[in-house]
Amino acid sequence: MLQSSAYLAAEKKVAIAAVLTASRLCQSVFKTLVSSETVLKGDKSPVTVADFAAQSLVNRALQRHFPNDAIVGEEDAADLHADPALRDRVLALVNANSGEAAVTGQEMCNFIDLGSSAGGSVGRFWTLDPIDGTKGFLRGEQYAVCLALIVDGKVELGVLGCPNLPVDLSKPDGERGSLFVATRNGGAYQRSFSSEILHKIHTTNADKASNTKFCESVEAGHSSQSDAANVAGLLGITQQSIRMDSQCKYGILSRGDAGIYLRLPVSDTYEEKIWDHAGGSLIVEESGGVVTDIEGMPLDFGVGRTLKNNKGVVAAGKLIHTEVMEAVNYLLE
Ligand SMILES: Nc1ncnc2c1ncn2[C@@H]1O[C@H](COP(=O)(O)O)[C@@H](OP(=O)(O)O)[C@H]1O
Ligand SMILES: [Mg+2]
Ligand SMILES: [Mg+2]
Ligand SMILES: [Mg+2]
Repeated sequence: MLQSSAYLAAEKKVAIAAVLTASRLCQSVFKTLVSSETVLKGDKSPVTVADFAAQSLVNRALQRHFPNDAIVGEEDAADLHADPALRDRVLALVNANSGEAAVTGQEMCNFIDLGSSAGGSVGRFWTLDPIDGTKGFLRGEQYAVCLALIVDGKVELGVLGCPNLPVDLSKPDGERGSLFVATRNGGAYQRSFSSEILHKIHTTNADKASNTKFCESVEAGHSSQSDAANVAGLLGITQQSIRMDSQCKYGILSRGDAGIYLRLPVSDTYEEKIWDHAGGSLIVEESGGVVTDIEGMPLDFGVGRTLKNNKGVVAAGKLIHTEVMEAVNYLLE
């Protein structure tokens, strides 16, 4: 059943505006970013002043418009409390880019820490990745500002802002800045950062995996590139994979630039984070694709901050997902 376009209309409008504001902040920070503005988190992954500032801006908008909604955000303000100079740099960014009344350092940290919800299977919450693909952001490559609304454990709205992603991948020197949006049963759409016109998007209609390309993470530590090469070989895929950071991969799958997204676990213990997959997985489903884990199970967004019931991700056009799963099962059993 197709949803009416009024479904989650207010949420969609606020989410798109917040993602665009945060995306533009990231674009402007990138030009002036210096190495002292990146810190390593406990798990040794990087976080920058832009990640904190973007989370503060988006959470502030969500709290203003939907004060009863919880937020599951990737970042927290602990590193900023420990480093006043870093906090002041983030504060300057927030106040220069919000287009709203200035906040104090404490208020900004409080906005960031609104993201501490535990998630779960009951009620409504947002999940935010202020910069997904921080490593791609630091390399000047792909990254995404990712926001999704989860209701009773199901993703109902997803928005991805992809500041460096060409609007048309076949024109890498053309306009950059792609935004993807979907609501459940409402279809998936793309627009550029510069125009509000939404274009409906579709995953590949190929019925043989060998007629498509697959995409995967740039980071071999996040997804096994050797296993993916073996899966592709078994499927008879000869075209080179597209290695791309962040949920931009879900975006290019949704508009048919790639036919398959493989995220094959490197470790037995890593739990994928809900903010790394919520928006993108809905956008792929609403553009006609199928998203499961490597065992063919749907992603379960109702069990907390991680996808602890799932391992890895296999996403593909509807007509080839089963074929891809057969190869994954055969090779990873
Ligand atoms: N060992 C691991 N396996 C899978 N994903 C991991 C990982 N370590 C970190 N990640 C996640 O991979 C995300 C980037 O996705 P990709 O590899 O597709 O570019 C990171 O998001 P952040 O950049 O928001 O921290 C991080 O959450
Ligand atoms: Mg991170
Ligand atoms: Mg992420
Ligand atoms: Mg992130």
